[in-house]
Order: sequence, then structure tokens, then C-alpha cells
Amino acid sequence: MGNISRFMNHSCAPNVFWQPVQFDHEDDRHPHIMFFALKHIPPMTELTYDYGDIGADSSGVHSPRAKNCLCGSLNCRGFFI
Ligand SMILES: C[S@@+](CC[C@H](N)C(=O)[O-])C[C@H]1O[C@@H](n2cnc3c(N)ncnc32)[C@H](O)[C@@H]1O
Repeated sequence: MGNISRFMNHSCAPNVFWQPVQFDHEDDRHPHIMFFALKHIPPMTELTYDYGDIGADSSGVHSPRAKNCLCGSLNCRGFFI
């Protein structure tokens, strides 16, 4: 089950981003999710994308769905959804 994105980890400094794209049919209710490079990606580099923000409420409490981020980037937010 799933598609190739199930193998892609989150990073707070990702090298790809996703975008809905209408492709090969006219039904805009069902776009394809396509991944695009944010920069040059050398061979054998892990592809990562930003899963989304931490989902904190106004008092800064994180969503119970938030997970600790281990991406290791300099600007790591510490959490992802
Ligand atoms: C879609 S899977 C990604 C592939 C998964 N790591 C694997 O080996 O199959 C998403 C899960 O990977 C883990 N994960 C992905 N990115 C992570 C990150 N930056 N820090 C910690 N765990 C991460 C989390 O457990 C998350 O729920």
C-alpha cells in the first residue's frame, strides 16, 4: 500500500517539495501529488520533504500527533507532524 513517498523522511531543510498537479485527466478534484527538486541533488542523496509545521496551539503546546524530529539540520524545528 502507499506510494514512493512512504519511504521519504521529513527534513526541516528538505531537498524536494510536493505540489498537487493536474496531469493526464481533467478531474481537478483528484490531482497527482508530484515532487520537485528545491536544489541540485547529487546522486545517492536521500530525498526529504517537509511534512508540515508542528501544529502548536497559541500557547505553544504541540499537537499530540507531533513527533520529535531527527533531521539534524541547523534550523531543525524539533518536531514535525
Ligand atoms: C513515511 S515514513 C518515512 C520512512 C520511514 N523512516 C521508513 O523507514 O520506512 C514516516 C515515519 O518516518 C519517521 N521519520 C521520518 N522523518 C523523520 C525525522 N526527521 N525524524 C524522526 N523520524 C522521522 C517517523 O517515524 C515517521 O512517522
